[in-house]
Amino acid sequence: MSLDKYKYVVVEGPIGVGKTTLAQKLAANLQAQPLLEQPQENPFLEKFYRDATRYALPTQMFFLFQRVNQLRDLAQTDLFDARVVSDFLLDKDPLFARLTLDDDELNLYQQLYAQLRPQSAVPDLVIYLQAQPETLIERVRKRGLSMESGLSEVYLYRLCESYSRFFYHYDASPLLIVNTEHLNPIERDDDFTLLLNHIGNMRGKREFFNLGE
Ligand SMILES: Nc1ncnc2c1ncn2[C@@H]1O[C@H](COP(=O)(O)OP(=O)(O)OP(=O)(O)O)[C@@H](O)[C@H]1O
Repeated sequence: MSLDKYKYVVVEGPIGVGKTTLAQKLAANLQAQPLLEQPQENPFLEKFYRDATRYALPTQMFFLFQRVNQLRDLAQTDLFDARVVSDFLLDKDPLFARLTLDDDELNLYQQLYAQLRPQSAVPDLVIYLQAQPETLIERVRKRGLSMESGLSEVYLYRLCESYSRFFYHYDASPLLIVNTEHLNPIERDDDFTLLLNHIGNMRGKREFFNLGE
């Protein structure tokens, strides 16, 4: 089993599913450079969770500029020499915009997105983490960030649905869909090893990894 061919790996999934913590652990294990979202730098996010209608547009704009800049940095990285593990795909940006913006705002956003979207590397592997909305709510509470205290359950439900739809059609990269309900690769090393083994043995373009109860 060799993970050498995976130079650019992305971990994706809805809010709180465990992207960042898994991306950090994978990066450490693969001696890769982590490329992580910086939601704490978005000054509109906390306000958005309290008043979505008013703050959706600046929240989306900030994230779009931030992610585009991060991917420009990635474009400078020589993936022959370095490896990168990231916790976002740029495609997630319009996925959120469609959920949070009204029609006129979305139109404006889409024009900007089309202009700004960089030509960036295609991941060698995308790991899509799934969990029930109830589980996400629990994990977000466990993380206990005060800025997320206004995050609504309805929003998390809608987000999970959007992610499922998005990845149902996704075929740009090999995709590993991981059910994290009973898998905790962060706290359980055996689970992490099972996940690494599965990645190393992947042959198809779309595979599922699911641990029973
Ligand atoms: N498989 C798991 N089982 C149980 N708890 C988990 C699992 N994965 C992550 N957690 C815990 O859930 C919380 C959220 O994880 P994390 O911050 O990595 O989520 P995230 O997907 O990056 O969220 P965001 O989209 O907001 O950045 C953390 O407290 C983390 O330790």
